Amino acid sequence: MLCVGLDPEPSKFPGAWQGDPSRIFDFCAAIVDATKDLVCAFKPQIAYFAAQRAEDQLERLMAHIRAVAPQVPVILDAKRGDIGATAEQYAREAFERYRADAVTLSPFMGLDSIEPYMKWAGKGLILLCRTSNPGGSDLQAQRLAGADGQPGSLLYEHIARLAAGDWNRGGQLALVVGATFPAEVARVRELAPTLPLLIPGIGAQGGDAEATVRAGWRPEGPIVVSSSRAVLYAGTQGEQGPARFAGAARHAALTAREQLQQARPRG
Ligand SMILES: O=C(O)c1cc(=O)[nH]c(=O)n1[C@@H]1O[C@H](COP(=O)(O)O)[C@@H](O)[C@H]1O
Repeated sequence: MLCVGLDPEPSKFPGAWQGDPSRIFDFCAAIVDATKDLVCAFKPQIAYFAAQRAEDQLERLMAHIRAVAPQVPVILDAKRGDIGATAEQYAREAFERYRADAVTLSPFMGLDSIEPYMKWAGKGLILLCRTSNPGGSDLQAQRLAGADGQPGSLLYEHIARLAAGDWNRGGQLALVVGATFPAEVARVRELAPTLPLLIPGIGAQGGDAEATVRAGWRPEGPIVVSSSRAVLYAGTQGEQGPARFAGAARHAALTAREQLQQARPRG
């Protein structure tokens, strides 16, 4: 169930690598090598690479993951959302340039903004539904108008229904739901019993891993619980020496993985 998010911040790199954007690949590759047998996915966040003019290092990293962990799918976290013609280009970026297995998308612009990605058979499209940040409630928790003046669904519930129903033509859709909102994870699971859920927000954002698993995991409904900073920087500060950051990341990933596994209902 554990996904390690790759959000490289050079200012947090260990030892001599600190502040050096040319070490983004080296840092992320070391994390991948140290955790690849513990994870069900890796999730590089594109902004951390683009902001440092390090897209070439992201390409190398994607190739590295395919080489050393071909069984581990890679989710490109890009949260794209645009008109169809532009979405075609974003889809090429994700699936042709970076060869990602899945990409995160904002559903805010509607079905035609998602359709260009659906042409890429076998790729996963993960729609933001109930995001982990406090401001996610500003729009996602708004109630829509129902039929005959009755109150309708909350916006995130509507997104979950669409993704589990009419929109999921090729069976490619999944949903993002934050671990910081376990009750909403449970509600989304109710509305979308079999869709994979990408659940960020454990670790640095304080989400409750156990409550998340209880709310979201079903034998027929997989969850991918993602943690970035709490794993990446477990050993780059404090008493852990710089040379040991990858070992500390492995330890943090192991602990998170065990916590998730123990929370899974048995039988
Ligand atoms: O799509 C995401 O991955 C995402 C959705 C969401 O609702 N909240 C969220 O934090 N994320 C991403 O998940 C990662 C969380 O990082 P940590 O808080 O360090 O584990 C970041 O890369 C965020 O961009």
